[in-house]
Amino acid sequence: MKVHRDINNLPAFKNAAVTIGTFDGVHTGHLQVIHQLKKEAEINNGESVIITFDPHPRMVLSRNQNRPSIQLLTTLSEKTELIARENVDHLVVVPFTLEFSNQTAEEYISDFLVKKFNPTTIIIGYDHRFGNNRTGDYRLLEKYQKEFNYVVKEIPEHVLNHITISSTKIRTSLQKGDLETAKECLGYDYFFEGEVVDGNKLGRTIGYPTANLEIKNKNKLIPENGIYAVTLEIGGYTQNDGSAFAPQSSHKGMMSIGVRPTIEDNRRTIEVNIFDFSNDIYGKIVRVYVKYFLRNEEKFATMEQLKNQIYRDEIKSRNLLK
Ligand SMILES: Cc1cc2nc3c(=O)[nH]c(=O)nc-3n(C[C@H](O)[C@H](O)[C@H](O)COP(=O)(O)O)c2cc1C
Ligand SMILES: Nc1ncnc2c1ncn2[C@@H]1O[C@H](COP(=O)(O)OP(=O)(O)O)[C@@H](O)[C@H]1O
Repeated sequence: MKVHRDINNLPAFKNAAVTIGTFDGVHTGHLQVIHQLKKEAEINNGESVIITFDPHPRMVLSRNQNRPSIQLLTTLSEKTELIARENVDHLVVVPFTLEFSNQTAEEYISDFLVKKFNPTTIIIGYDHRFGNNRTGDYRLLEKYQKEFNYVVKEIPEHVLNHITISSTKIRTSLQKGDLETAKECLGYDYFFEGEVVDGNKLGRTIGYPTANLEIKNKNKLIPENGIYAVTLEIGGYTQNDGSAFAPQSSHKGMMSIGVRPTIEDNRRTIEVNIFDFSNDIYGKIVRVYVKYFLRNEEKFATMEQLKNQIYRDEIKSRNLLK
């Protein structure tokens, strides 16, 4: 898959089948659209093209500055990785700016879609809106089919409902530790990445060193506080803009997300104890696959009691991850 980030420097696409969307999470609902896109491209012996926006349009258009920042299931690089797995030919990442959003719907069709992609087929949700004040829709695209020599195809309501329901379901499931439902909708184990940073150096004193993870992307959704059994990969980014994670080794472990009431730290931390492992990995990137929710975090009277509980967590995790 080729990824394009400069929309003024795009190749000439061949008989392109094009679809437009945010594809947050690239979940099973999105895969239906991607499969339809690939089928259309095949029929016309052409290339499949996904157009997506970065940052998320809602981050640019949202007027209320006090609104909590949106929680996304995937960062751009994760989304890119997941779409690449589907063997789409091109992913075009359009920098979403106010200027871009202010194009009229007609300009969006003629200057953006037609001029830059020369599409054979455009696949679009029945309720998709574009252009300033959201005046462009499926009907308008239909109106210009002949003039610009493309065919527009609709993603029907039931498919889109499924996509919306899936996204919401995944978010709420992750926010209450229901990983089974999240996985069912996503089609994969939810994952996130963080850099290993310094903690309080207490972990090693109770026999459970924990790599403390700092999440760079503030919009990435982090699951509900609690203790989890996880698998993880240790690695790094191939580019220093935080894109393209490259794993170097895979491991099993357990994770604590929360405020650690026992040590009254109050900051929210994310930390993993890696099984059968003893290397120094400060500064490395860890990708955690969140597998099983074990329990809520608890306040223990002593560190000894906490240690005993973590031992029980380890036994349980090792069993679940077998
Ligand atoms: C599997 C696991 C379970 C944990 N459960 C709790 C808990 O229930 N309550 C709590 O206060 N801290 C819990 N912790 C966090 C520990 O308090 C923390 O790892 C320890 O204080 C070391 O912190 P440090 O890495 O900053 O040195 C847990 C950690 C792990 C790895
Ligand atoms: N099994 C392990 N799991 C997690 N981290 C480990 C492990 N073995 C060694 N380490 C290293 O030890 C560090 C964690 O030790 P810890 O005493 O908890 O210190 P900190 O409070 O800085 O996290 C990790 O960042 C990592 O570099």
